[in-house]
Amino acid sequence: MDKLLITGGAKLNGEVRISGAKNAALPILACTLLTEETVTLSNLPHLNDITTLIGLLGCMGVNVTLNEDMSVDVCAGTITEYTAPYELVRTMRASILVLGPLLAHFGEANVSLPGGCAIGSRPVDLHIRGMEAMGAQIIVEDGYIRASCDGRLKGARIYFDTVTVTGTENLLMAATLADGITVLENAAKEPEVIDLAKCLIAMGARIEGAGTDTITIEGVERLHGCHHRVLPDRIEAGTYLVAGAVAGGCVRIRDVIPEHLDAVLVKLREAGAHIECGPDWVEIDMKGERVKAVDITTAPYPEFPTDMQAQFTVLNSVAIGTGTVEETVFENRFMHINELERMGTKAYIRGNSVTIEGCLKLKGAPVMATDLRASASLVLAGLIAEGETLVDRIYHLDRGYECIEEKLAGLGATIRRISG
Ligand SMILES: CC(=O)N[C@H]1[C@@H](OP(=O)(O)OP(=O)(O)OC[C@H]2O[C@@H](n3ccc(=O)[nH]c3=O)[C@H](O)[C@@H]2O)O[C@H](CO)[C@@H](O)[C@@H]1O
Ligand SMILES: C=C(OP(=O)(O)O)C(=O)O
Repeated sequence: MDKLLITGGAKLNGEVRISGAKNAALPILACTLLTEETVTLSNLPHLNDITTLIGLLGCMGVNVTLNEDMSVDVCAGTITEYTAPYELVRTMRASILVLGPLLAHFGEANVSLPGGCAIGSRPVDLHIRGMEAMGAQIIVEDGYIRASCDGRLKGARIYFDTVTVTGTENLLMAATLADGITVLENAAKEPEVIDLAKCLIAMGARIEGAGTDTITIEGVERLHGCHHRVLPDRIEAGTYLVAGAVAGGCVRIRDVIPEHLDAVLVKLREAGAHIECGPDWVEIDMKGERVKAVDITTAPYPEFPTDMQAQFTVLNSVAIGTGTVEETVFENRFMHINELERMGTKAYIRGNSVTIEGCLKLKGAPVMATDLRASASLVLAGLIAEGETLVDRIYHLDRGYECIEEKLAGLGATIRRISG
């Protein structure tokens, strides 16, 4: 298993390009199952999760070709299987995103139940209930969701009792080919949902309200090919901004959409960062000052993202003062705290809150990554700790951060991958 060895203390300076968003690229790859025609996707990030989803499409008989300009052509006209097997789903929960498109287009889908993961139980009951409301017959047996429908799915009014990002995306995709109108209420408003809707509209779908909590979809008989460029990754962007805040120096991230970072920028400014934004860049400079602790409550977009919570616990670890982070989206997303404590973080966990008393310095240590953003937080801690930090199990990190060691080294960090 690969590890990252980081020698802390280097100031970070310079510019880093932000990759395409994993959490938009995954549903957009899945939506190519809705047409026999070729969909061309650009700005896909080079990440293990993307390779897994392309592998899953390949297993089903879908034709995927990498073009010279690094865009990818996906053509589901050659599909032969409607199954997402356990071996792939267990490595990536987002495989559940093929359920809606397979069912809507081919009337059949067998998708392994994703099960829980390090950050919580993460059920998919709302995906299943929504498909049933659209007329699907669904049984769960042998660990698989076996779904079918006679003819087309039927438009329906679906209210989500909890805001769910992939649930919204799955039902949005299913509704594009349903008979009649579907209304999704209390829908997720994340930019990744809007990006998926943009791609679907380019394929001929009729969608209104993406980005608000009510999305209306008028089903059409068929969708066609298109070209779509995946939007920038706001979580990767936020992670590099926190790196700049805690390591000092001046970091500019480019190829981003600054508005998507609003909630994160508010907290970075509160922490004392000087931030400037351009049309597609954001620059952070602490001007030699130490960060100040901030209080944070995670919630669905446009509130503060749960996927940035772990990174801010590192910021609070070395801040002036005491800050509390409340996690309201997932029930078990503090696995990184125990590892950070091994590096000197002073943390008190009470239920879904963690209060951290800032200290001047963390100390390098061997630490273990438990999930994607937990891993990112350990890398950030390693960048500012005294001495060496060895981050183990970085396969989590490779799911979501393209070329992280090259990008950080480009900013001046001392970091290298140890293969093994
Ligand atoms: C691939 C992708 O886009 N992943 C993101 C997506 O995950 P994902 O879409 O899996 O997360 P959800 O938005 O569905 O989860 C939000 C909450 O709803 C609950 N829930 C969800 C579905 C359901 O059927 N029943 C149910 O109870 C979950 O347990 C959780 O407590 O949104 C999360 C919340 O912003 C992010 O952390 C993930 O990075
Ligand atoms: C939790 C995440 O991803 P996933 O939903 O794919 O597990 C994440 O991107 O932080």
